[in-house]
Amino acid sequence: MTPVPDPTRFHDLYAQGFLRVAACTAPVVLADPHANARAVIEQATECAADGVGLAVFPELGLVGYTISDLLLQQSLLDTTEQALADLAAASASLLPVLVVGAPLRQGGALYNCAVVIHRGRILGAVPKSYRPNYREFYEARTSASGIGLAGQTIAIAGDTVPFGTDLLFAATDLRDFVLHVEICEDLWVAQPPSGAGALAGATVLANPSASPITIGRADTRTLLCRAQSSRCLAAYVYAAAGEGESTTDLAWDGQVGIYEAGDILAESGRFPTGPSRATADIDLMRLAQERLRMTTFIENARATPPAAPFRRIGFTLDPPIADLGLRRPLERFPFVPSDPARLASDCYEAYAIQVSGLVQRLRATATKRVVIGISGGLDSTQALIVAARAFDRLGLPRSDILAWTMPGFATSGETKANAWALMDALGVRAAELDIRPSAELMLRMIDHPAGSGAPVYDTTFENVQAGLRTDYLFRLANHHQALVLGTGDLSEIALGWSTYGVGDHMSHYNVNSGVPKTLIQHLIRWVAEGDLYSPEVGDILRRILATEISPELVPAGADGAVQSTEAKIGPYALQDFTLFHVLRHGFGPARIAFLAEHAWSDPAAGRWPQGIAPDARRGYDLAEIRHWLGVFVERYFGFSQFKRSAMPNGPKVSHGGSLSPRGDWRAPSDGNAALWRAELAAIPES
Ligand SMILES: Nc1ncnc2c1ncn2[C@@H]1O[C@H](COP(=O)(O)OP(=O)(O)OC[C@H]2O[C@@H]([n+]3cccc(C(=O)O)c3)[C@H](O)[C@@H]2O)[C@@H](O)[C@H]1O
Ligand SMILES: Nc1ncnc2c1ncn2[C@@H]1O[C@H](COP(=O)(O)OP(=O)(O)OP(=O)(O)O)[C@@H](O)[C@H]1O
Ligand SMILES: NC(=O)CC[C@H](N)C(=O)O
Repeated sequence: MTPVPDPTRFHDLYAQGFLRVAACTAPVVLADPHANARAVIEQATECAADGVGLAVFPELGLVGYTISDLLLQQSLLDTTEQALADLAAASASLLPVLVVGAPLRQGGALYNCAVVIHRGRILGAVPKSYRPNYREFYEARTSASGIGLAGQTIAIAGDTVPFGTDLLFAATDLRDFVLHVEICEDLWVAQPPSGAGALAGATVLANPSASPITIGRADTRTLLCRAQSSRCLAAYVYAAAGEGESTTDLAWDGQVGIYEAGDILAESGRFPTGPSRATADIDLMRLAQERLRMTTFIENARATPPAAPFRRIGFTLDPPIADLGLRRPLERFPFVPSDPARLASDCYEAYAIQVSGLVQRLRATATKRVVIGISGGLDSTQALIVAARAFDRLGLPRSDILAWTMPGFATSGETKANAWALMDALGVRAAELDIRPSAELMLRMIDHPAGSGAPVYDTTFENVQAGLRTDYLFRLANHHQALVLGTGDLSEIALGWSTYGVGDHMSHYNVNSGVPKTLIQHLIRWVAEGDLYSPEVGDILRRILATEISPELVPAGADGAVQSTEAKIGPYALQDFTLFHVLRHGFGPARIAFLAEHAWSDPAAGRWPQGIAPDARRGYDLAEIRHWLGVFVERYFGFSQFKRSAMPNGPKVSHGGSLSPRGDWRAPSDGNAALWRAELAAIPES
């Protein structure tokens, strides 16, 4: 099944390129394969009802990891095979691919294996490569290593199935679901077998484990799973043994977890009583996209060919066609973490990146002054507090930050007062330059009706003001040997919401170009709350945060309503959501609408970032999401690239990406939006 924007399957996570997986653990009955197989069937049945496509169980889970020499008992080994046959038969009507641990004989040796079973078939058995035989472990006494075993088969209860460390299990009907299996210690070595599996195309790495618990070991496991999923650009599904394992000398905590490209998707509670599992939806499309982008992944695959080519075992998953929801962490604001500690750390880094970008440019050019237009809005405020810190760091007086507030036809008393208060409180050199006379002259000279007082407030009327401000700033920069500091943020650059060339699009250096609008308010709040300047500056910053975002280019209407940016180009909350997923993941409109609906439709669900007032916590339904996605598609793909192709320098800030044509995003200035428009049209209304 290829994720396509099929309107009838829009709400179906499998059609959208996700795979629901479960990492399971259950009390084991030592040396009783039938009892343990029954416990697996019980969980597998629940998993199937939950839409799970892959369920991973612990190492040697059919017999218990801690049975030591009992592993070599003939009765145990024969019964294990029967239990596997029973398990395979019981799986016939179940959705998930099952990965279970069992000891198996082949070619005169015993192997600690992961057996992969699906819909009545044993698809294959993978032996453990690295058997720990140090400290508390004695595996070499009972089992042989699977290292180098390739191209072989194994007999299980009369059935002959592929056997070796050269196996990948690939769904024929779910794009990019390719499974590799390794066993516990295999993850602890410098080059885990799953590395080769991933380079050969596996996107999902399973690890049935039996890892005795000692203080701190759980953290090590999480570290290893996250790191392996990160360097393999894969999902890692880890399930450790728990209750029932022998406590003769050790204890067991049943840790299970699901990781994806370094992220923790789900972890269950440790030391559970009874069966327990973690379930999460793996984003196969994201993993495939990450690999496409990170071209060193495939280079690494070529540089390190596997000892033997991997065999691909095909199977048909036949996932349900249904709305199963979406079970994975999903930020409403991909640029603004909902975890307060993470947000604080992101703000620290973003601010430090902006400051260091400007410090280097001033140092390299031996420039001792900047000029900047201060509107009292968010962007110029942020640029000014970045400049102030950069000047402090360079030991330059803040009085050499030359700030102008430049009222135009729609400047409100409130924003102008905020602009003045901020400039004064920061101790920069503040001045006012009324652009209206020049603007009136220009409008008259170009025969614009507004030049003779007619209320024609079109784009030209707006751009005359934005253009004149920029013109003044550049000439002031010449006059004072200064740099013009840009203020336009990443979201405006994405949407082309600036006046080209002779306008706020241009500057000598733009400290905000890597910062999305949804993050800027948090950066300003972080500076205010952290008292990075004086309490007075903090109060002014809070006042600025409370003002509606408006370009203030068109006079307020008769009802006093100010020109609202978001009413025109869409809520920045949604546009930044789309921007992140387009830029970082290359997702199309159908995928983004699916994610946005899960992130945004219910304001009561999930966490909000700190600092967003309860009455501002609104939701968006699919129809609204579709509408604003349409605006994004037209402006981003269809219109604004010519502005980005000529944008000034400025530092990349977010891992989401930058839009510099020299940095992160290159695209033709004469492209079109047809492809995305067509996909958008296939998104259902609800
Ligand atoms: N692909 C392409 N290659 C080369 N040139 C291209 C082009 N597509 C259009 N153009 C030309 O570009 C011009 C249109 O671009 P441009 O002059 O920028 O004007 P435009 O993008 O039409 O308008 C600027 C908008 O940004 C808003 N704005 C301005 C300033 C600040 C803020 C803010 O809130 O921060 C918002 C303003 O309210 C206005 O609605 C046209 O003359 C068109 O012919
Ligand atoms: N009244 C003004 N006085 C001085 N500069 C201004 C004024 N209005 C706009 N500017 C300059 O033009 C930039 C773009 O202005 P605009 O208000 O249209 O959009 P913005 O991106 O929302 O910026 P801000 O949040 O700083 O207002 C501002 O950041 C500022 O540098
Ligand atoms: N069963 C195993 O392979 C366990 C080994 C692993 N090093 C651990 O401590 O968890």
